[in-house]
Amino acid sequence: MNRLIKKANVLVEALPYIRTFRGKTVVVKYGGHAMTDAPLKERFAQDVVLLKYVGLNPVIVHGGGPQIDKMLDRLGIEAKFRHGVRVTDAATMEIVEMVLAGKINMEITDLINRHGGSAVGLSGKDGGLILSKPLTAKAWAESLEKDLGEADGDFGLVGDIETINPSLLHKLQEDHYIPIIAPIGTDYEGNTYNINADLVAGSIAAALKAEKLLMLTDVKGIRDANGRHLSTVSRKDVQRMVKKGVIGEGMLPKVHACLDALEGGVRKAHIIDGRVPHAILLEVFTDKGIGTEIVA
Ligand SMILES: Nc1ncnc2c1ncn2[C@@H]1O[C@H](COP(=O)(O)OP(=O)(O)O)[C@@H](O)[C@H]1O
Ligand SMILES: CC(=O)N[C@@H](CCC(=O)OP(=O)(O)O)C(=O)O
Repeated sequence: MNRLIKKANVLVEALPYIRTFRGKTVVVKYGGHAMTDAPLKERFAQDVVLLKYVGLNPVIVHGGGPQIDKMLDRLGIEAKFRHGVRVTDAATMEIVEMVLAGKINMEITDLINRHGGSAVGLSGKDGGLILSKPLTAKAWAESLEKDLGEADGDFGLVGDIETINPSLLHKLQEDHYIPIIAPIGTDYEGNTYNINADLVAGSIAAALKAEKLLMLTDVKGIRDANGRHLSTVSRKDVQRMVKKGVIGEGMLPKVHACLDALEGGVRKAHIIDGRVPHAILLEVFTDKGIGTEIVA
């Protein structure tokens, strides 16, 4: 009996959050490192479907960096990175699009549908969702607020986001679909671009004026210089930690995408551990939440 009462209490704890967030948009960035084992993927899908069933509007933006690396390796193409960005030539772009839009996007769409949701897979090409231009080293340094030294060449077919046209997403949401977005962009000349998925998630969240942006990754959140977990981090903290080299690598675009999203009108941004089962539900529907909240 006690166990049953506990179960009821868990549901009741979620009630105020369900009431507050009904009809609101939650953008979830599902990182390549968080898509690890099959049971975790199932739990991710359950969480997304549950959000939808209780009246929220989840929108998923996925990554797939490790999966692209694996495919490049299989095909004997060397993966090259500069300042955390995949240098993308035409051959690499073909593989990036195949893996992100052709494979991962369809897997996530199928997974969510099998759990009772109505997911629709898209890339930034659909409905002119992501208009892009080439990312320059200067623009990348600016968006990370970091001195990257000499602007040593460009990144090839890596995209910077020019505009997000969210009209297709609004239509899908009106019809109760869950959009699943691959971080691929296009320009008016028909070029295809590879875009960092964190940046896409931040810009989509801002364009939708989302209630929340959740970045699922493979760490508990942000660590300080002593390896301690931080539950809240401000722009000033970020600037200080980036300068000291405490925040680096893949965490850099994540925190900046969160800060830009907050500036763009998103209410809350969190970096959470996608390795924790039901990380999304724990963040959205509990008093304590998990991970690191980024505040403007
Ligand atoms: N201060 C920090 N706190 C936590 N993680 C950090 C920090 N600085 C760098 N990182 C690194 O950032 C990584 C997350 O980025 P990334 O691997 O690109 O994730 P994803 O594939 O989910 O986008 C972590 O695994 C960690 O190694
Ligand atoms: C330009 C650039 O670096 N694009 C990324 C896109 C995928 C991504 O961002 O995946 P994660 O979120 O799993 O890291 C890449 O090619 O790996």
